[in-house]
Amino acid sequence: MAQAIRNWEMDQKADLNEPQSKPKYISTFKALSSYMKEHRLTFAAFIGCTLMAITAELMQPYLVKVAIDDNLLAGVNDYRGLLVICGIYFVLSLSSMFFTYLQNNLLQKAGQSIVASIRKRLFAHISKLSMSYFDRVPSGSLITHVSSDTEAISQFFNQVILSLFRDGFTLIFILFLMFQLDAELTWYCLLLLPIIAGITIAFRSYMRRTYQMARTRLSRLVAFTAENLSGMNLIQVFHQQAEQKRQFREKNDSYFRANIREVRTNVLFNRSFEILNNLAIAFVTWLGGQAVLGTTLEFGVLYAFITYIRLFFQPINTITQQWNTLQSATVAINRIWNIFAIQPEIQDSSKPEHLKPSEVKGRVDFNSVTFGYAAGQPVIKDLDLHIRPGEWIGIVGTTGAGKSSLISLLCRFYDVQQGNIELDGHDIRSLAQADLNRIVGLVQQEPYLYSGSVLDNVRMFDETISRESVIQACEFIGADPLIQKMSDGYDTLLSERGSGLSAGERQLISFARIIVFQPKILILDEATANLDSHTEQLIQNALQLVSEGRTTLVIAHRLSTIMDADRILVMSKGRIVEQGTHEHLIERGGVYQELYLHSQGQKQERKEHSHSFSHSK
Ligand SMILES: Nc1ncnc2c1ncn2[C@@H]1O[C@H](COP(=O)(O)OP(=O)(O)OP(=O)(O)O)[C@@H](O)[C@H]1O
Repeated sequence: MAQAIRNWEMDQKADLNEPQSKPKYISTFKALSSYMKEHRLTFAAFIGCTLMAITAELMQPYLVKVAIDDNLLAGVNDYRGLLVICGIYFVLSLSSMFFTYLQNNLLQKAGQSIVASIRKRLFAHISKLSMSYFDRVPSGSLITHVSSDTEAISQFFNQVILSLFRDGFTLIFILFLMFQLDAELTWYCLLLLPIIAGITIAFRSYMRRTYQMARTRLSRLVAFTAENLSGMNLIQVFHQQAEQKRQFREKNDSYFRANIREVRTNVLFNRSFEILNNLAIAFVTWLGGQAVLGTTLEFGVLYAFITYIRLFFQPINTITQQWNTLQSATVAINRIWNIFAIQPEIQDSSKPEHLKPSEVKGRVDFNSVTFGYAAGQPVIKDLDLHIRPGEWIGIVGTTGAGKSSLISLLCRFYDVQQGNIELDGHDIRSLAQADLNRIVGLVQQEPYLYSGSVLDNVRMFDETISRESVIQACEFIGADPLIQKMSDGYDTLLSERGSGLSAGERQLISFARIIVFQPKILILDEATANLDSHTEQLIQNALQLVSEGRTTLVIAHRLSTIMDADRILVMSKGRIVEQGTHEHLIERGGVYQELYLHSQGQKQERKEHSHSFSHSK
């Protein structure tokens, strides 16, 4: 969690410092068009419904014009005709409602399914990327891409596309009807267009700046809050509450001011538009009114004109408001497509070799392997290591010696830069990754448990593995009694990362996974957490059981774990500096003996400490 928050903060800071690149609108539409093609029928139906809804809506003022000019003012006293017009008016408003409903539903359906498939593809693509990508890119920013960036695309459909079609068509229709009614009056009204454009352009850039300022200040406020929450213990220990409160107040006030400015600008823009609208109506009433008095214009036409002028401004206002949404959607799409463009560094060759896990013997050879995370900085240096099938290898060494890097190479999270790694004589780069993953099983220092039941965590959500096999595996390694004690046994739901379980319980569940999946090569990055002696014994027994018949590599932080190993490797600065059995290495009197004596000393100290503690009690 703390890591996630830190990553997220990094992203926020990066966002704040990142220069705002120019959105690429054309490539955005191109990117989406291939998805939109799949839904072309739905989009065609959406456009059809939009046209129907607009026609039904805009015909209403025209009907009133007909009622006024051809009926009320014509002195025909046609009650039946009036009733028919009212009936049609009612049917038109029902149709407008019906087609608007359909139009929204169709667009939502197409838009949401496009967003859902982009999200699905993005998640699948990210999960194929290599570990080096995850080293470079903080997980927080990936979470943002999967959640908020795809949400921005969703808004693109719900708001931008909807407005472009609905409001765009409405404007064209209104203009058409106005020209039909009175071309001269329409030309006079169009004189207002440059003023509308001027106001819109002036406000638009100002509104964008106020919007961005409010967003940036909100990001700062949220990042500051997250940082404080994750480091609350330090703040309290160092009595920094007052200073943090001051900083929070400052950021909060600054966000408040930016928000007020944004709201004010919005209100001012909308009101200016309204004033302009009223001005246009007054203008038309004055011009048209004179024409009506001079009997060159029918009264109904003036009525319809005034109604259309009122309707004319609203779509312009709505379209201009879509600018921000269009910009954020464009930026989001560019970001997502940039991820799609990244190719996994570790990929299967064009003709990968296939190895059946059941036929694997478990021989592993590191041949003159050199590897580094950054160019020119090797962390594994010209390393040779040959492991017999079924051999149990313990790996020890100081922090940063390269132990975890060595096993990351065997799992092919990264590729070696020099030399090669062979499994039963096959270079692991030539093997299908899916096969390698089935052959090499990894139990990490912090076994990762997912939100879900114990059962699903053991079988990794693979429904083809039966409940019975899971129970058998847990019984085999001695985890069954622990699981039975849980509230719902094997169906107990675990929260994210298995919080609520002890480190030992999490280890045992991950051992059960190994039994279920039966990898031929087992790698165990032993947890450093202090376990109580009972759990330690349980884990020790489980380890013995799972390692049986498998080539096993254990990175040990407590030497007691690997004292019985067939061979112990001592690593330092990316090289194996000593190797042999425990007895052999102790006799040799080198680094291992030092580590051993050190660990014995620590044990003794701990014993004495707990002894004196119990006496003092
Ligand atoms: N993902 C990574 N990106 C860059 N450098 C890394 C990465 N992982 C490890 N390193 C560096 O590589 C070196 C070897 O690290 P490694 O984790 O393999 O050591 P280790 O022996 O397993 O250490 P520890 O016992 O502390 O886990 C260290 O200097 C470390 O900082």
